[in-house]
Amino acid sequence: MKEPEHIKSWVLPWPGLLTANNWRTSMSEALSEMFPTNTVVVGPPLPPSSFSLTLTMFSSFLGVRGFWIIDTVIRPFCLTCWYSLRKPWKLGRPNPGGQLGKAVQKRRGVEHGPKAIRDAGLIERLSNLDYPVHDFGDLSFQNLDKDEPYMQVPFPRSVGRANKLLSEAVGSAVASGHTTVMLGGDHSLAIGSVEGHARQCPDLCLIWVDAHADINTPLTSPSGNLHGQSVAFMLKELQNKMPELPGFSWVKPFLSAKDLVYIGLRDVDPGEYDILKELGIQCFTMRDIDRLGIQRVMEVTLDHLLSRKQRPIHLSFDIDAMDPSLAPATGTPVNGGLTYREGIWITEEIHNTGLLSVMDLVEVNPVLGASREAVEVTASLAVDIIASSLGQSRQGGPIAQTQTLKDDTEQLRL
Ligand SMILES: NC(=[NH2+])NCCC[C@H](N)C(=O)O
Repeated sequence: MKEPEHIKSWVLPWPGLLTANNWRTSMSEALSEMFPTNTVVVGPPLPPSSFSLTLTMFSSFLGVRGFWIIDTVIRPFCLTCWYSLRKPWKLGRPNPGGQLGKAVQKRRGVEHGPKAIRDAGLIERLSNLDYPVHDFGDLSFQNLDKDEPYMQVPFPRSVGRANKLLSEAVGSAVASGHTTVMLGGDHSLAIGSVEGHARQCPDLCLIWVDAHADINTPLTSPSGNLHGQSVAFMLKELQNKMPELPGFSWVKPFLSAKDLVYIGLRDVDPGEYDILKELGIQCFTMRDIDRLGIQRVMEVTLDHLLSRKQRPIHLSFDIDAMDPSLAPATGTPVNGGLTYREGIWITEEIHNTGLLSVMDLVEVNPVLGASREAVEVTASLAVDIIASSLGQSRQGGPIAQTQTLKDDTEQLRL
């Protein structure tokens, strides 16, 4: 949903901040005080209804922070209308979850991830964190009938189009001042999510927590799968290594290699290794985590990204970063992953910066769980990761700034 230009012009590219002193601003402030909406859950698929269009237009007339807030105001009266609108909006083929899972990977089922995560109690959990939570439902993705593979990349046009839709949804949510959570789906969705975020916050930095680097180009990819290539679409430094993939002409590289940090890597393809080395990207593999400890890894990560200036963080969290014993229901599990406590440490530290602006939680695949329990364990881990990123703490209250090793030792002595 594209935001009319004049709205963007008075919304600072920073979540939650407004500028300009006109009647529109005060109106929007009054409304957002009454109906503050800090967290948006965007998950494929969101109903592309004429209803939301009307809301967008109405909200732009009022000058509210995008249509999301006016949506909050109106929606309680329109709940049935909203949800009943959803049914006839199955676009294309009769699969309401969209078909991105099928399109991107040979192993299907990842399109059911958002439902599994919601069923595991995401919204309730976030509501307990003093966040007014707003679930915008699912985006409806459509598989194009004519979508021949490009080189060995399957369904490029469908995936490109789905990402464009997602980019617009995330961009709108961010422009409206919301902290946004994108539920996948597979990791190719990060292209749209990070791109939409970067349009609003061009100076963002990206923390990619994953077993895989997902930085193959279509030329280096051993599988052709786009979920293993997302980062390559983003990086300015790879611009001339990327062939023109049909469906992706709208993505212009927007991120510098220095603004990206990987955590949790343990399955890196040879072509990816070369790219990471050549571009000097800051990576913490599982080996580095073993060596340094997760606390030091996070210290260096945040220092690397934020020491020059404070800026919005995009966290792209692939559930396969976690050890498969904790997250078995995923498409490309790799042994030797993050422990529960390491995963939660990462998210707590990111939350502590106060700079988390958008997060993705991807690759929960309910179809690939060996049992119902396996699916539930994975989905509830995803809920824990999201909740912790958004402020759930293990000590029942705000966490004090992380102490340095020296302080820790001094405190121990006391
Ligand atoms: N998001 C993921 N699960 N990525 C897995 C990628 C696996 C492999 N490196 C590939 O490019 O095909």
